[in-house]
Amino acid sequence: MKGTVGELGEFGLIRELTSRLTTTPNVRLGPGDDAAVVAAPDRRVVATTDVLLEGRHFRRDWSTAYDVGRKAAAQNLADIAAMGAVPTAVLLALVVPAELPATWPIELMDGIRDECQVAGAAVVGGDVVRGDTITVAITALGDLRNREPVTRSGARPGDVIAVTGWLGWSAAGLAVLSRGFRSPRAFVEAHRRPEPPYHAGPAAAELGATAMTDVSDGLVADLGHIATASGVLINLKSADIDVPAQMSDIGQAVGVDPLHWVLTGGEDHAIVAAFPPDVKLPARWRVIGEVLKAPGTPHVTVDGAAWDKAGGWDHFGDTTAQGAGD
Ligand SMILES: Nc1ncnc2c1ncn2[C@@H]1O[C@H](COP(=O)(O)OP(=O)(O)O)[C@@H](O)[C@H]1O
Ligand SMILES: Cc1ncc(C[n+]2csc(CCOP(=O)(O)OP(=O)(O)O)c2C)c(N)n1
Ligand SMILES: [Mg+2]
Ligand SMILES: [Mg+2]
Ligand SMILES: [Mg+2]
Repeated sequence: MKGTVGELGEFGLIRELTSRLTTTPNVRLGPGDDAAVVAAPDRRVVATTDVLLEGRHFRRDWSTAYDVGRKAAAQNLADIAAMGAVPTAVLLALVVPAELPATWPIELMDGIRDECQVAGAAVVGGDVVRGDTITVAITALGDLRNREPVTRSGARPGDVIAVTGWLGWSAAGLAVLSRGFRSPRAFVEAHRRPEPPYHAGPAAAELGATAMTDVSDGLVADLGHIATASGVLINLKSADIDVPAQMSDIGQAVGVDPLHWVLTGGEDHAIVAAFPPDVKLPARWRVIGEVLKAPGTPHVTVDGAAWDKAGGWDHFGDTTAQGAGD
């Protein structure tokens, strides 16, 4: 594909984007009409949206368009999984400058399509608009398959906190990229393309999870939302939280405590949940903490001590204190 988005034109671009899509049996009517029609076997629809902005969520010199597509889809599909639901469909609202090479949104679409396929969903529609800053806004829909949603508010004193997926890998990758390096590749790749454990969301619901979330901002920050919504204290035990040797090495090289990446790094989209104490968890879950009665304000402690630093990413906070870049 040669030329720019402007040369392709609005409907030329839409044709290129939609021609690359795949479908699933849940898609009763895909892109091309005023709206799509998606089956909702459960009769309830789980819905979420997240926006990615160039410069804030991704950089074109750090990530390919395909990577950005994978990540944008993953970020939304992980929210569906974190409710205990199975993703069914996504919609893509895209803002791009006319001067952008047409290959960029086309490869972005390929990435979104492929990540949707990993999670069992399909792209069913979207919008394209000309604008100065590349903006990728995705809406994802999901199906509960007759299970109750696992919210942030159901954690009870006595529950255990368990996690599955990666923690701190994306933050370590971001730290490396921010310093102008391109390796170690494992961390850089984790930053470019998170791998949320989608299947673990519905599986956790089946196992009786009382509260659940994905880790988009940071473990401490996101568990803080569960603590607040549930009115409990959550205590993390650092001895039970694995810091890979490779992460310790890179932490030493760039002067960052790697446990800080694991506790406050976002964008890996691990799934963390509270379970009743007698639960039998499959090996992929690691128990990393406990739910206690909140003595005062509900919050998160690490080894019994209040976490007084930033617990993760906050769009309006001090980004240098958020464990991601530094
Ligand atoms: N602009 C908004 N309008 C309505 N609801 C919002 C808005 N922004 C965030 N929310 C809601 O606030 C909650 C927390 O948002 P967020 O931290 O972005 O969640 P997540 O990290 O799971 O994407 C979500 O339920 C989200 O739908
Ligand atoms: C260029 C660049 N700078 C900084 C970051 C780090 N970063 C940006 S947003 C974010 C948190 C997750 O994104 P958010 O929009 O808060 O998603 P949500 O929590 O709503 O799922 C992080 C760690 C990045 N990915 N890219
Ligand atoms: Mg969000
Ligand atoms: Mg979330
Ligand atoms: Mg966030």
